[in-house]
Amino acid sequence: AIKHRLWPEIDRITLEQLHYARLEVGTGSWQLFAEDGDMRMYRREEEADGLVVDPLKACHVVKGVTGHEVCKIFFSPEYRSGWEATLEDMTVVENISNDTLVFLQTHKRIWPASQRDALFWSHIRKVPDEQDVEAQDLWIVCNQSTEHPEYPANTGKCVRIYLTVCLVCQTLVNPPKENEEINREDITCKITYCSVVNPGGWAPAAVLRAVYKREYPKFLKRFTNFCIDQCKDKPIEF
Ligand SMILES: O=S(=O)(CCO)c1ccc(-c2ccc(C3CCCC3)c([C@H]3C[C@H]3c3ccccn3)c2)cc1
Repeated sequence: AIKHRLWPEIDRITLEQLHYARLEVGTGSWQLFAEDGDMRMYRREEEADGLVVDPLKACHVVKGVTGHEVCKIFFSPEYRSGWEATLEDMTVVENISNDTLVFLQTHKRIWPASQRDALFWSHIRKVPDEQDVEAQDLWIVCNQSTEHPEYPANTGKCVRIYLTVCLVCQTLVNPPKENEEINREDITCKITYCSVVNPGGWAPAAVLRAVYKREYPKFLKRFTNFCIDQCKDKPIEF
């Protein structure tokens, strides 16, 4: 199949983000800022030309769903309005392939910051876990801001944000008894969510950090609960 002009970038950034997600939080100066059950949220306080661009890393363990199911829900446009509470509008502006889409999203305005939009490619991929042959394969979704001639930044009401996001999921199976089939109580999904967001236009550091501190835990909790709900009555998809 012919590869899209973005393919080299998509491949490089997806693999870079996979490596970054798999680094233990022990390394580097991660600061735990939120905890909820099995969810741990870390951030590093970083600024780029006066703008808060705090990298975020969240680790979560969710029972009853597989990494493939979680990544598919995160990637697929049809589920997004069900879990992304801050979404005001979403368009798929380019259908690069069945595993790569380009989205234009506007997020609800969060006072006192002005409204934001994001234009990004999104790529889903299964990755063989060469480190742990026992475990199932890993699944990753990578979202990376991109340009598009028809959707120039900052021409309308929204300030364009620039994001690099990845969701990496590993499925763990608790082997059932002899010749019993695996059911949802036997599966667990280890989730790592990483994001670096440049808010685009200026927003007060204290305001942004307050938004992130409030919104990210809500977002991951809502997303994972949505996944459990979506999958519970369906056959397991490994
Ligand atoms: O993981 S994704 O790719 C999922 C696809 O939708 C993702 C996650 C987060 C954002 C994002 C980035 C920055 C903000 C800030 C910028 C200045 C003021 C708002 C907000 C606002 C809507 C708030 C928010 C923050 C964190 C999590 C969710 N909601 C959202 C965009 C995409």
